[in-house]
Order: sequence, then C-alpha cells, then structure tokens
Amino acid sequence: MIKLQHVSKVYGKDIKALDNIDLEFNEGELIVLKGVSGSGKSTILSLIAGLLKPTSGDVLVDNKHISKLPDHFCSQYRRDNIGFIFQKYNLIPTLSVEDNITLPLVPLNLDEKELHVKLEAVMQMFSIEHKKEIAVKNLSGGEQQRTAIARANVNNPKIILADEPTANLDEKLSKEFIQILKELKSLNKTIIVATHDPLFFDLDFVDRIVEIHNGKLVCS
Ligand SMILES: Nc1ncnc2c1ncn2[C@@H]1O[C@H](COP(=O)(O)OP(=O)(O)OP(=O)(O)O)[C@@H](O)[C@H]1O
Repeated sequence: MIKLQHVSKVYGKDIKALDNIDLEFNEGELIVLKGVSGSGKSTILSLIAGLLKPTSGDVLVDNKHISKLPDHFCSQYRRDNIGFIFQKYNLIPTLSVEDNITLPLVPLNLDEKELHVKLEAVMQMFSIEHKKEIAVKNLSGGEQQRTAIARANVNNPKIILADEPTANLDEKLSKEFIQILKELKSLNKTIIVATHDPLFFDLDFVDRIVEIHNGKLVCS
C-alpha cells in the first residue's frame, strides 16, 4: 500500500537525512519506526504525507506517485488519506477543542448537520467531547493529545502517522495513547509511529519494528 523505493533525501547541499531507503507498509499494519534523534524518522513520515519530496527515488501510496504530485494535489491527497499526530500537537492554543478539530474539514464545505455528526463522533471516540468549548491552551497535556488525535481522525483517514507521540506525556498518558493506537488498528488503519520510546518496542499488537540509523535501514 505504501512503498518507498530507493528513497534518498538531502537537505540543503549536504545533509543526507535518508540514504537509499526501500520500505513497504501493508494496509492495516502498525509499524514502529525506531531510531535515535536525527536518524531520519520524521523525514520518512513527511515524505509519506506528501509534505516533502525525496531528492531521489519514489514514494507510492496505493500505486499513486506521491513524490511526483504537484503541491495542490498533495494537499488533497493529505486531506483524503492522512491523519498526522505531531509531537507538539500543532494545535491552535486560543481556539476551542471543537474549532481545532474542525480545521481539516473547512475545505470540504460540509453542511452544518454533516459537520456536527462528524465532530461529535470523533470527540466521543477520543473522550474529549466534555471539553469541546474550552480553549486548547487551558487543557492538560493528555487532553491536548486527545484533541490532536481527534483532529487527525476527523477525516477518517486510512493512514495515521504519529511523530514521537509520547514525547510530552508521562507514563500513564503514554499507556493511554497506546490503547488508542490499539483501537485505531482494530479499525484497520495503517499506522506508522516514529519513536525512540521503549514503551513501543514490546507491544503484542505491533506488526513490525523498523529501525533506522543515520538515514539507513537497520532491519525491516
Ligand atoms: N529542514 C531541514 N533542514 C536541514 N536539515 C534537516 C531538516 N530536517 C531534518 N534535517 C536533518 O536531517 C536529519 C534527519 O532528521 P529527522 O528529523 O528526519 O530525524 P528524526 O529521526 O525524526 O529525529 P527526531 O527524533 O529528533 O525528530 C537530521 O540530521 C536533521 O538535522
């Protein structure tokens, strides 16, 4: 479903973030992308999300050449296929939970009823409905995380990309996040988690751990 073929990424003149990566992710798989800081994990996620283009090689999702899409089509591809959970959540602090979650739906021009149904469903699924009118800056870390997860899922994407999702969470909240991942996997989402958090390295519902070191694959 997702294929990286001979992918290299060089930032600027000579920062080689990825070096000839070949990787495949199947539909419904949960993969942990493991590696120390700077190894190239976020770069892989950004390439799959169409946020970056490889310097060479190809990224295919459902046989579509994501790495060759013009920017406009990349945005549409992301909207239709990708839910991105960022380490720092990337929420707008002054907006309410509900307004933050609505943002990915704005370009779709849904009528009010349809919008309401989608929002309520996703807020209930990730247990943040009771805070819907509260500004995100007034939430706890775990609540912000759940808002970010709800926003990433409001378009019902089939691919979830999570970049160091537990970096700002304590162990209890990290374990809660892991339960949420398990639920998302049961919905047949394809999930890629980039992390160096050991909590992810011994989970029975993780299909594969892929290790990356200095932009190269260690095992797959
Ligand atoms: N926009 C950029 N410009 C220049 N160099 C970059 C840029 N983004 C990443 N890099 C470099 O590319 C390499 C890989 O970075 P990347 O963010 O993919 O690693 P990572 O494994 O996700 O790290 P972390 O866990 O710290 O987020 C690093 O050496 C980083 O400094």
